[in-house]
Amino acid sequence: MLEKDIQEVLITEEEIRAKVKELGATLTEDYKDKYPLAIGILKGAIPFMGDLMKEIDAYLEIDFMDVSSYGNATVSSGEVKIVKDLNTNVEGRDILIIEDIIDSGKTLKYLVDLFKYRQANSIQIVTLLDKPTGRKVDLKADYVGFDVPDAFVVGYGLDYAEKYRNLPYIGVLKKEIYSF
Ligand SMILES: O=P(O)(O)OC[C@H]1O[C@H](OP(=O)(O)OP(=O)(O)O)[C@H](O)[C@@H]1O
Ligand code: HPA
Ligand SMILES: [Mg+2]
Repeated sequence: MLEKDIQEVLITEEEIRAKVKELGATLTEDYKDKYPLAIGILKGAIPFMGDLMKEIDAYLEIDFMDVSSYGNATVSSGEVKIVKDLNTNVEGRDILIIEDIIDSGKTLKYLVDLFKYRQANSIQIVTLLDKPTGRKVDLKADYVGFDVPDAFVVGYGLDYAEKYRNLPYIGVLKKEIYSF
């Protein structure tokens, strides 16, 4: 049903599964002597975080922050709004931010600055997708699953107007769905 709105599958379910295992193994090694706080950025990071955390064999805590800057648009409003803050004090903690995509970089720049201000000990970013052509601010992830081209992508947590998050793969939406 949802498939009829997809122009092209960019990353299959199997490719995502393999990449999540690979990232999990790397993070297991890198965090084996730490007790990180993994912070999922709602809502897009939900499927990735759910799968990735099971692949990290280290002590960790999880928390969530809900920020939003896209609303129903395909370009960032540039204004990052905190919808839900953390329940955990980040002071002195080693933080691993888990994201679905970095596009303009504004969401993560805002969060990195916020966690620095709150005196986190270290801040690292793992993102499933990176769209380097979208970048408006200087921001780099420490761990990246896949680079994606300059197109609006949906699925595996990523939405357009709150839909398509439940697609099990990453696809490019047909232009006629969002340009009217
Ligand atoms: O690099 P940027 O241009 O800031 O874009 C990336 C952010 O945009 C999306 O979130 P959105 O604000 O759409 O909220 P959502 O996760 O609830 O969809 C996505 O999940 C990232 O958090
Ligand atoms: O390409 C995208 N798709 C969905 N959400 C997004 N948020 C930033 N970029 C994107
Ligand atoms: Mg969104």
